[in-house]
Amino acid sequence: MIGVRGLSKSFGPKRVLDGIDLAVGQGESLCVIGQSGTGKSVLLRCILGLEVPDSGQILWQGQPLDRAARGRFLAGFGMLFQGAALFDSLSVWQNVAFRLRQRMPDARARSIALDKLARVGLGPDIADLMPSELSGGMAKRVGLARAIADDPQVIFFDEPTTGLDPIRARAIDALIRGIVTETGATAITITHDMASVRIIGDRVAMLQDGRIVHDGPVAQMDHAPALAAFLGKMPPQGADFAGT
Ligand SMILES: Nc1ncnc2c1ncn2[C@@H]1O[C@H](COP(=O)(O)OP(=O)(O)OP(=O)(O)O)[C@@H](O)[C@H]1O
Repeated sequence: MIGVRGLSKSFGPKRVLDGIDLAVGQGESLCVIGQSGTGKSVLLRCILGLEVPDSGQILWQGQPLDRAARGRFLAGFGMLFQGAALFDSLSVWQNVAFRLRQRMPDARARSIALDKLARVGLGPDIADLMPSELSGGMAKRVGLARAIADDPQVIFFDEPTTGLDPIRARAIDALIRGIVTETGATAITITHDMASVRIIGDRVAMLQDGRIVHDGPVAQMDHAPALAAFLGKMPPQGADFAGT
């Protein structure tokens, strides 16, 4: 289980997170949605320890994530960054094997990287290409292979379909769902893409004005009033369509 309890974070006078409670069970896939600027990335950064919350706790395996446990937690998570965020100076296989190479010989790390590339639908022919030689969809797949290279227990997906056309986006969603199901990993996905939520998520939580205003099963989200704007049933709060 991973979660947060009473998490608050302000930047100057702006309270971005205002007492967030959220928990994701082992093997569960949670999608977090919310309008731009509502604090989804800040929430993720707090969980990863990249941002220090003003108050509240990160929970892992039922316990507050203290300094001693954070090392074990960080060793056991995978992350697909928005825009893939590959290392430009490393080849495809070296990107995928980035963590593995710190603790095993290159030949073994490369072999695992090729397996993970195959899992995301990429052949060995691209293993020695550089990131600049990849299309956006291929780069995203390489990022996904890197996220799963170490068989993580928890995987974070930050806007996994941003920048992809709908066909490639749905292919990435299906890959993520398949990987999460077959590995039993716990998944937290940040997205604006409700089509992704339907494929990837078991549960969807919505962040608004610093709080979780909805948290429920994806199977029931079509009937959730708080999600109406995201489902295209009404204009988003605060939207000004006149002349835009
Ligand atoms: N380091 C920082 N210093 C000051 N303000 C920040 C900082 N990081 C985030 N913010 C502010 O916190 C708010 C939430 O930002 P965040 O990036 O989490 O939004 P988001 O929901 O992820 O948006 P998007 O969907 O556009 O990525 C924004 O108003 C942002 O300007």
